[in-house]
Amino acid sequence: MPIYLTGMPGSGKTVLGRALADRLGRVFIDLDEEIEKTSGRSIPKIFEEDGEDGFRALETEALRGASERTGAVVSTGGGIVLREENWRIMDDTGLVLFIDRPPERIAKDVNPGHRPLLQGDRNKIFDLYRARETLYRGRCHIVIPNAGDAQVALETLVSVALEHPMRL
Ligand SMILES: Nc1ncnc2c1ncn2[C@@H]1O[C@H](COP(=O)(O)OP(=O)(O)OP(=O)(O)O)[C@@H](O)[C@H]1O
Ligand SMILES: O=C(O)C1=C[C@@H](O)[C@@H](O)[C@H](O)C1
Ligand SMILES: [Mg+2]
Repeated sequence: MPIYLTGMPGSGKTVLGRALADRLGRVFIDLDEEIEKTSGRSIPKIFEEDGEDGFRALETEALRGASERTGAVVSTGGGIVLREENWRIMDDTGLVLFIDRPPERIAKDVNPGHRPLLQGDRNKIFDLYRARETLYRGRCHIVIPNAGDAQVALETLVSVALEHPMRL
């Protein structure tokens, strides 16, 4: 069964997801990358041409595809938590882990220019966090703290994953 990593933009989903997949010998899927590959467009371009709703439809389609990849580690986009349908897919098919990195830490590192929802303003991270924290935290299966060393978060992920053996 897939492991889904959820969390804010810049919380470490891709970096940790790739490392977790390596450690477990599983396939790694980054949904944002899948969407860009399949559509042949960058995410900012999709937002520009199809609007956020258009992007969200492609995101659900990519999630559905990833949910069929047994044993994959799937890093989701930061907004996956916005659609009830996405929760249903993740809840029905896998283990949902919330990568919990404090917004203050994210705001320090993030490049707002590459993220349509931040509109060039890194402080929008705090608005997003306020709007989404309850969803991320309340609806995941397990919270993975990522407030300090990323290596520590990775070790937590590995042990949580091993406690929930994935069906092959
Ligand atoms: N605990 C940590 N300490 C220091 N840097 C970290 C930590 N966790 C993540 N990072 C760094 O934060 C940046 C964002 O990480 P990453 O790209 O994995 O986030 P993401 O959740 O995939 O974001 P998005 O998909 O929205 O771009 C990377 O440079 C990563 O190395
Ligand atoms: O937080 C969000 O809503 C987003 C996060 C990114 O991963 C991308 O999926 C896209 O930029 C939207
Ligand atoms: Mg990512």
